[in-house]
Amino acid sequence: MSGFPSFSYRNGHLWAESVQLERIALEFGTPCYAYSRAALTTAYCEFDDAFAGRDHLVCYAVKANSNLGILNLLARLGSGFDIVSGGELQRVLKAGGDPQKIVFSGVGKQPAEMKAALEAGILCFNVESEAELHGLNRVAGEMGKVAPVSLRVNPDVDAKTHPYISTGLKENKFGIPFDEAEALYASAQALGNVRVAGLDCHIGSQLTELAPFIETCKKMLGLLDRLEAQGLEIEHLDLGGGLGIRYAGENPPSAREYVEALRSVVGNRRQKILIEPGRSLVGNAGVLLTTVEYLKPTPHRDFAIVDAAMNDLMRPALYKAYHEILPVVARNEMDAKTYQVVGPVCETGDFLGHDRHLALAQGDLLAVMSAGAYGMSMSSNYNARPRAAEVMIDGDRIHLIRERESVEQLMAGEKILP
Ligand SMILES: Cc1ncc(COP(=O)(O)O)c(C=O)c1O
Ligand SMILES: N[C@@H](CCCC[NH3+])C(=O)O
Repeated sequence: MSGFPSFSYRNGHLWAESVQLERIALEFGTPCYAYSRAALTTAYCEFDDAFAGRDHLVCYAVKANSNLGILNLLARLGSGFDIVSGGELQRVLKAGGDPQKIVFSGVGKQPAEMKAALEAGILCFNVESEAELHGLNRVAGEMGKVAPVSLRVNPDVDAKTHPYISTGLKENKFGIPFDEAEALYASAQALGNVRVAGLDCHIGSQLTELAPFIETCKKMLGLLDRLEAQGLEIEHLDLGGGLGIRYAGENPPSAREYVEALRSVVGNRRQKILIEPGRSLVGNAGVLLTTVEYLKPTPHRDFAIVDAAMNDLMRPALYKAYHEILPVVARNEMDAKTYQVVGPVCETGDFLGHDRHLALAQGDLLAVMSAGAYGMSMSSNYNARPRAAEVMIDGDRIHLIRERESVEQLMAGEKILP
């Protein structure tokens, strides 16, 4: 339990803030994502406070969880946002985010998305290729605007994470090859409708060591020196996101340790520091609540079939990711068995946890832990399953921040041939 300070057992019941989690299931049904407002606030403030006295901006990576309630909460705390699509831009604006605190990353920005971001007046485009730079210059020119840009540079540093979420190796699709960055900055300066504003990188996600961040930061500072020597005015250094969280045995640095390490490498340079944390802000602030539908003993394995599935939380199926699974009301450990916790979807890869030691009965509630990041935001309607509800725990109150989808909503917009 030590990895989930916001969720704890009291008298055998799992609580967050002043809410016993079975109350959520009773009021809103399952599967249901539940987030703790206090946990989110604490996580944001830990990053922000660690930067005290230094010009900085924490840009929450919206992809981790784009619920409007969460975005609004972060906007009210003063957060900026890292977006990767026009859809995320619309969400941030609707949630009351400040356009002047938005950075726009992603390798495939479309002209319409660039246009929307220019209209909104975002802080910076993190440009990932020469072709994109020219496309942005053209779109901005047509609008009579000048687009602020950083080049996202690929520093070729091994983030030592799952290969699917490593982004800073030279073989990855992300960023501009390190050795080409200076030349591209020089050509950016010559374009009429872009303005060089910053320098950007992001090497991957779920990093549990400081070393790759430090190595990257040092490489970026070397590049920054060379760019300044060429006369470029770099206003900010965006060091990306990627700080990992504890799912099971990991022991990642805290937000404070991470920020302090970055601060000490950057020293007293005049540039504003931007970071783009996603998972570390929301991951351990959320759980996925699910009900045991059936227990199915077989001669080989015991299955607990639950009402959440890979469409609700695809991380186990996609990355073989481990999420702790805890009973919402503890039973006698003496009755525990080894279960395969699986969903109703027609795929053998549809599991939430393998070989879990649990004491279970039909109808029991389970909490899939550390599900606040890349849970709901990666969910789908596979098997025509409506998306789960989402609630925000706030002291002793439970706010519904997204209703459970209906099957009618799923079918809206589809047409039968005349
Ligand atoms: C450009 C960019 N910034 C920030 C993030 C956020 O990463 P994390 O959720 O690991 O902090 C990502 C995802 O890896 C990303 O691609
Ligand atoms: N979806 C990944 C993280 C991807 C990070 C985005 N660049 C996960 O669930 O761990």
